Amino acid sequence: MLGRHHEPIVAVATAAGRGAVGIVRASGRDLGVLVQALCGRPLLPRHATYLPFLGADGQPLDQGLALHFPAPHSATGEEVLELQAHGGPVLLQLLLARCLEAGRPIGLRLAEPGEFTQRAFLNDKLDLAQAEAVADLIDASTEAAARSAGRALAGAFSGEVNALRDELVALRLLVEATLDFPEEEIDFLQQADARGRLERVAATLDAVLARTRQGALLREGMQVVLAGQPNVGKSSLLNALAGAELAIVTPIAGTTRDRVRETIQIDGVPVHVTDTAGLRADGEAADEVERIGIGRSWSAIEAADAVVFLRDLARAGEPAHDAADDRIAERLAAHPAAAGRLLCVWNKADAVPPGTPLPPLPAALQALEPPVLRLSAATGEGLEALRRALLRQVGWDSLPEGLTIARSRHVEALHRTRGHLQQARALAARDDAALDLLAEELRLAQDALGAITGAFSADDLLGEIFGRFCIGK
Ligand SMILES: Nc1nc2c(c(=O)[nH]1)N(C=O)[C@@H](CNc1ccc(C(=O)N[C@@H](CCC(=O)O)C(=O)O)cc1)CN2
Ligand SMILES: Nc1nc2c(ncn2[C@@H]2O[C@H](COP(=O)(O)OP(=O)(O)OP(=O)(O)O)[C@@H](O)[C@H]2O)c(=O)[nH]1
Ligand SMILES: [Mg+2]
Repeated sequence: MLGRHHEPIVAVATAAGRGAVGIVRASGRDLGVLVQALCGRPLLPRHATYLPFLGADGQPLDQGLALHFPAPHSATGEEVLELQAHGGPVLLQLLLARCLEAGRPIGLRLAEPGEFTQRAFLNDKLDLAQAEAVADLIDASTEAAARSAGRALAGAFSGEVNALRDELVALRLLVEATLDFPEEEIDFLQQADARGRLERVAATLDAVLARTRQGALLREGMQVVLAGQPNVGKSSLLNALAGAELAIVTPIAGTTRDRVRETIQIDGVPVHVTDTAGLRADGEAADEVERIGIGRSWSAIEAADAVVFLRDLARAGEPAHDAADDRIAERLAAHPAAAGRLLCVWNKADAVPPGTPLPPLPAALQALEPPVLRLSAATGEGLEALRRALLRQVGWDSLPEGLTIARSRHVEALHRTRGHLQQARALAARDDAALDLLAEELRLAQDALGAITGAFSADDLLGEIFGRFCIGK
């Protein structure tokens, strides 16, 4: 495995298909044979040279720009050769094949997905969070995501993590030094304001954690489930939000049998909306298919970040209909995170006279004080307010400035760090503080943070991260 990281690699770096310019890029060592074979002469380091790229027969395959980066001053930290050719897919494959052939003496092989970026990481050109930002930048599907990944690539997120880590290291060294002089223990820690520093680093960590959660949301999106009894207009609402006829809508209760998912964007945030089969009590389902569909509705509801509890304003006041809503409300209210994620939405506002007051919340929901909205999936009235309310539900009134993209992996690592810091604070608060335990918690906190930037990272994590890149990146 280690050896593979030293083999020279080559790949087409540009996207598949036709383009104005296409790049073949090689990284490794002893690339002089390649330079000689393809360019016919040595190249001035880090200068763009316009010349013919030569085939095996010495005939030009293309006229392009060649760039030679001697190690370690390159994107990968290794020696790099770039052939910037015209962007024809067949031409690029010819150049690639010619490179592989000419590079046989040095063991040149085709790069695996993400291998160039992995080498940049292994050679300290990027840390792990920055390498992830490269992938996120390439995959960004909204402007907000692209800007935020650009900031993370420039090191904004890594800088925050490293600053926290430096402070943890300083504190740990202080505690460890104190351990060596037990008679001066208390004094030493007090003089250095160890407790105050611990509190401050914990507060900073909380702030970074909150922003990182938002950054992960920006990348991964929020899960919104549309739930309610049959025929209230869930599928109509999905279609209205998506601006497309995705789910079947009919006046027949029980139309939707299975989950239908669509991803929409609200202010650049991906929102994964799931339409579900209308909820009824087990005995009331028309058949086995509907019963299974309803089971799936409840699983989707369990896992959601936000649940839109949709109700039919035109039928409010019908005793059987209200009773069914009350039963659903009770079950929704029983979810441990119910308070933060429920939205009560009255649909079919167009079907009642304007100004009709909204009926009261079901008893089970009153204490939770969920936002209550009125809309019409048919006319689009109130849809914009629902979009705003969904963002507010996850803490966003509008997209925060200066956010850096993050992954749930980062959120989890910060969470682990927070756990160790809390242990450390509890230990430090006691007069008989067990300093060896305190030092150990600080070390664990430091390691958990290190996982973000890759200071501590297992091989399988690296494989997982880089394996998702495209070839040539
Ligand atoms: N043509 C081309 N464009 C590209 C890339 C590439 O590999 N080729 N990149 C591929 O990802 C990105 C740029 N990444 C790069 C990162 C470092 C260096 C580099 O030469 N680093 C040296 C010198 C730094 C300096 O002069 O300040 C170094 O780190 O020592 C070059 C490209 C995006 N654009
Ligand atoms: N007037 C009016 N009718 C609506 C509105 N939204 C939906 N409907 C109608 O209500 C009926 C049911 O709509 P659907 O979207 O299929 O309802 P659903 O909640 O998905 O129903 P199931 O899939 O059976 O659970 C259809 O006839 C829709 O045209 C609305 O805002 N106003
Ligand atoms: Mg439906």
